[in-house]
Amino acid sequence: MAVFVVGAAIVDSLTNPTQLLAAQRSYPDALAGQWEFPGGKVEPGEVPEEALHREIREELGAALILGPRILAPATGLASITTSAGTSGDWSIPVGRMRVWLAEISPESPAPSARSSHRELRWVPRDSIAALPWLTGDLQIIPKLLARFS
Ligand SMILES: Nc1nc2c([nH]c(=O)n2[C@H]2C[C@H](O)[C@@H](COP(=O)(O)OP(=O)(O)OP(=O)(O)O)O2)c(=O)[nH]1
Repeated sequence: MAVFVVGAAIVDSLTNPTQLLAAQRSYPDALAGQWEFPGGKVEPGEVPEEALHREIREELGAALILGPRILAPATGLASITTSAGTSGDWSIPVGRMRVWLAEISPESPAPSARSSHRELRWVPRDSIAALPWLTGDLQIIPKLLARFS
């Protein structure tokens, strides 16, 4: 079944981003060691933004301020066939993913890796593309880098 995933591209500053908080997955074996935007699956009945806040609280122990979404480009076909409300979502192997630019809330504890991640790493702009990202995330990196100063 296609799943709906939400992810946070957490930067050091929404107004002047210079670094991204990348997360290295710890499971399952097929994905372990690859890097991703922290987040996870939207549960039934959940608003996507609430799902993202929940996932970041659970996975990183942190609170976010959400910025603008990083939008997938519209294709001619998608604009005809995609049902309402999915515009801008990225197609990933397991379904679709909605991605927001975000920063850590000033009142939040510092994010830390828990069971979902082997490592969290603040990565400067020019080193982001070199990480071994999940396949579905590779298409998102150029759009993300365009947001950096
Ligand atoms: N979190 C996250 N998942 C991604 C990204 N890119 C991508 O293809 N995925 C895929 C990997 C997984 O198959 C799926 C998300 O599953 P997940 O394991 O992170 O979600 P979850 O925390 O809700 O799941 P669970 O471990 O509680 O079962 O989406 C990404 O950047 N971040």
